[in-house]
Amino acid sequence: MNDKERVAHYAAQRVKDGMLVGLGTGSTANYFIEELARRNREEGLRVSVVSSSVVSAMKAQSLNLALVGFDTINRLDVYVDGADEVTADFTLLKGRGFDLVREKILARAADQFWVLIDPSKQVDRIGANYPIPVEVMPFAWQMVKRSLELLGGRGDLRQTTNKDGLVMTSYGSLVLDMVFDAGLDSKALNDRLSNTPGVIEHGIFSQLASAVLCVIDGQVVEQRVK
Ligand SMILES: O=C(CO)[C@H](O)[C@H](O)COP(=O)(O)O
Repeated sequence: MNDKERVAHYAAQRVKDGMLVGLGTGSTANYFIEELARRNREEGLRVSVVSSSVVSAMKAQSLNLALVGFDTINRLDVYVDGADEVTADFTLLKGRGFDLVREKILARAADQFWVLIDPSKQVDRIGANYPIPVEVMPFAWQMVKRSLELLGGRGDLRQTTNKDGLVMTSYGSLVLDMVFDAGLDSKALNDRLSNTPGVIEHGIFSQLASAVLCVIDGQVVEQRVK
């Protein structure tokens, strides 16, 4: 079992009967969905799930998890997802799967948000390893990009893996991947990105995690945030 699988299984064991569970997106989230589905099937765990992306929704449905519509709920018990970067103050960078707005809505609406990582995700500053994904209204992307350049950012629209098209979120928006100076801290960047008109959402998740679960030397170590 690899580290992602190990931490995902650990998290799935903590889900209780009857919970409404938010499903994240990515390889760690996929392991979690699979183990949750196994418990549902073999242990009669009666959970319902809501998904942060079309791809996770399809996976959940294919595994016979009871999927509820995003627009039919106003809260959930727990949201479980991976992250690309986590700092010592539990600020996260997310969004390689690019459905940022849905991920952040679920993280905020959940009573608890469990973040599943391995040590490679721990960083000194947000943006250390990845650009900041910024979900933008398609008609405004050029003006948003210029606003972000005036903040010191550099970057461009995210392309599909084959570089033959642009990535589009399930909400129909485009994604700018922006690199900012190391001097701009994540709190300042978070505020500035959130205050830029045309930005729908961005990948800095500040003060949203309730627990970070990290595999260290094969053991899951939990850090409770709130
Ligand atoms: O934020 C995300 C998707 O938008 C993912 O949680 C993040 O990219 C981590 O992915 P993985 O579990 O595959 O390492």
